[in-house]
Amino acid sequence: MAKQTGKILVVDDDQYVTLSLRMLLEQYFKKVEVLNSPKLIPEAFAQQVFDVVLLDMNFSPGETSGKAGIKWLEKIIELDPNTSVILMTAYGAVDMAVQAIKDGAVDFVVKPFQNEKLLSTVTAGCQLSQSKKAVKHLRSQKDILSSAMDHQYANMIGRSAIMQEVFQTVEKVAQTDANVLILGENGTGKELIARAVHRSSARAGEVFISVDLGAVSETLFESELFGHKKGAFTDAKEDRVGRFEAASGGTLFLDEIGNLSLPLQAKLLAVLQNRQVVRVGSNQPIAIDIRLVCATNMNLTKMVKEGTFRQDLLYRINTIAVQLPALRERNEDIPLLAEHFLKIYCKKYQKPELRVPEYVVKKLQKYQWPGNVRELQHALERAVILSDGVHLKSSDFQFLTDDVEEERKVENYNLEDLEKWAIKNALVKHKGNVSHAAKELGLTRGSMYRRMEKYGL
Ligand SMILES: Nc1ncnc2c1ncn2[C@@H]1O[C@H](COP(=O)(O)OP(=O)(O)OP(=O)(O)O)[C@@H](O)[C@H]1O
Repeated sequence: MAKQTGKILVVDDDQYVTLSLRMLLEQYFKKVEVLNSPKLIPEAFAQQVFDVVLLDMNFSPGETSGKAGIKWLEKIIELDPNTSVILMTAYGAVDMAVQAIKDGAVDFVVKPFQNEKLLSTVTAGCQLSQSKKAVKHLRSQKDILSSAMDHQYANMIGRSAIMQEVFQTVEKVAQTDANVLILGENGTGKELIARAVHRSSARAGEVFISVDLGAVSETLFESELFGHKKGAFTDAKEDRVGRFEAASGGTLFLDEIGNLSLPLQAKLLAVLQNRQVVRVGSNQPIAIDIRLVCATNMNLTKMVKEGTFRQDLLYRINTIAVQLPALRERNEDIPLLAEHFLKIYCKKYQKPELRVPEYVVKKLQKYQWPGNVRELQHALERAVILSDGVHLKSSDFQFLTDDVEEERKVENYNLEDLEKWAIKNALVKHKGNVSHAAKELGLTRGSMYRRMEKYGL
């Protein structure tokens, strides 16, 4: 018969009992440890996890009250509530054993043991402990997942050659388990690409866990990523699974990796090298099996040269690097993206008839989009909300010049109108920065302000 995976701890001050139980249990279970003093229990739990503890009820010669057993039962439950404690009682002490069950033991066995009964009780205890752990793990995964599901992720749009190349790379790397580093300015779709890698990989049926490292405080980093044990620090009210453990079997997405301080980079590197985490407050390593995808808008190579990012960490995370282009570098995709977002927001705000005229699309294509696709998405949403016609106008987009003004440029040579037009456009170009706009117009800040007041700008 194949041995069961359970880990068993036997605690009895009688060496004859521990020896005979070890010999019996080792035939059926992968790991059996014995202790002849209960005082060693906390130390044993600090080293490893046990599924079952077989605990004697009395530890002093002549003692029969069972008080020591109850005390240690409570201690074990405190150390690990998932462990099944089975008490060993002398014949005739069944009342005491019943009390112990009320206090949290899962069962009891009466000395001298009947091997069959003992083995089936220990097997049931193991199964109970393992299913408790599985439920807990699933619950933590579910909590993390449901917060991640709040976002709706649209399909990726991009007909440009440069995006087609990105999609091809994603398809290729997704088949492997290689670590992927996604580079690109804010809002270029890095998270969307990370999800695409996951969806096209063999891990697609497992979880995708995303962590914004820019939003994780220095103090909570370890607990958030590696988990903690109850009582590890003041706010640790119960055991907590970290993101690495929760992502096990699936993909872990670490966004804004360039924001990590050097000490935290060292901690992350150690976990990636050893492929195991240790929860805060524990010293039991837990093996992890994840596909790692990282992203940043920072220039990590430059940071390595400046000494603010570890070279060894960069090597580890960028087996494959995917560079996402800025939206202005692929403005042929803007009409498609604008259509895509228009459809979403027309539906959301119940304005099904809205259209984006060709001339507005052209202007959208000329704009620089410092916030990339996210900025385009927000611009479309705002325009749909503001619009009260059938066609979106340039004026529905705060950053675009009004169409009427554009025509005046060629048809109206009134100097005052031209001046107003120039000032307004310079302000738009410099995103409202008066000093920069004034410099471009060759005006002092004072005369710029006077003119802005004059034209009501
Ligand atoms: N190619 C695309 N097709 C459709 N939507 C896109 C595309 N790229 C980005 N988006 C949308 O733009 C928004 C920003 O994308 P995402 O969050 O993936 O960018 P990011 O690069 O991870 O941003 P940040 O650097 O700020 O974390 C999202 O709402 C996403 O759905």
